[in-house]
Amino acid sequence: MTATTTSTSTGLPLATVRGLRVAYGDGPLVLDGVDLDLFPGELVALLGSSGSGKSTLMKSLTGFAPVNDGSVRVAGYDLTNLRHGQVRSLRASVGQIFQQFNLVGRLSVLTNVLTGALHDAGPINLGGGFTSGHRKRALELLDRVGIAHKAKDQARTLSGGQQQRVAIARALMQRPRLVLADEPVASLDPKMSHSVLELLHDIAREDGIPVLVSLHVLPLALEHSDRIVGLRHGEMVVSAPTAELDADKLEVLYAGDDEEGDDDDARRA
Ligand SMILES: Nc1ncnc2c1ncn2[C@@H]1O[C@H](COP(=O)(O)OP(=O)(O)OP(=O)(O)O)[C@@H](O)[C@H]1O
Repeated sequence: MTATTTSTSTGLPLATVRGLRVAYGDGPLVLDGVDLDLFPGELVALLGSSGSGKSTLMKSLTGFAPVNDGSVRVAGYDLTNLRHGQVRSLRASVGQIFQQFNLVGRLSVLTNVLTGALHDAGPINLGGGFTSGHRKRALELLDRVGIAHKAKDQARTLSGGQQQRVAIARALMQRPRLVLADEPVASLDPKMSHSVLELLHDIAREDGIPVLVSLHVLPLALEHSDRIVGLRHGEMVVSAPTAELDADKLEVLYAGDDEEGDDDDARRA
């Protein structure tokens, strides 16, 4: 099944995927002919049941997935034909946010944010080497995500929602041209989930960059995204502006997955 790609955005896409096929080693195809465009300023929710290929699609946008066929272009880079030295530049231009935050817990919040600038800070150690400009920007970003008052605290002392805000500030420190967030709210309570997604949506709009967010909870996707794309067994079977979708129309992504209904309840929560 092929989804029609429509978008609420205008202008050129920052990322373009065409006919992408991915298999790990000798295994089966986990992405089978995927097309995707990501436009500046939009938050796109990526849905699909467990194993449908969401993380693999995210990895393909940073060159971490084994591409069998098709093309992937991100911020002007052709990922199926990267020249020597381009991998580092590409990854520096993509901010990544993860379910488990991936902070260094014993380091301060400020230092964690500063690590986002490592790619342009030259040979340094974490105790020094960052410029006053780096520190000023890191503090501004902590202020933007609402936790400047925690700058000196050890990252591990913060709540989950606060830690995810640190991770977002760290990603912004890279001055990313694209942000990928792989299940960024899966470890957070509903209130925190809404506020983190609101923050990511604001970043997309204010910074004019695409933000791709994989999610498991349909109401969160419907409330916080501009567009929804959905994978089913490695094929993109949904791609439409969020305003044209509802939970029933998204059932095609999950039909027949869970006879017990537990996952179904969680998705609709
Ligand atoms: N490194 C790998 N080596 C082999 N197979 C892999 C690897 N990574 C993922 N897969 C397989 O690829 C398929 C898609 O996995 P992927 O993690 O992309 O799905 P997903 O939609 O992100 O799942 P989830 O929602 O559970 O995180 C699965 O069958 C998985 O087992």
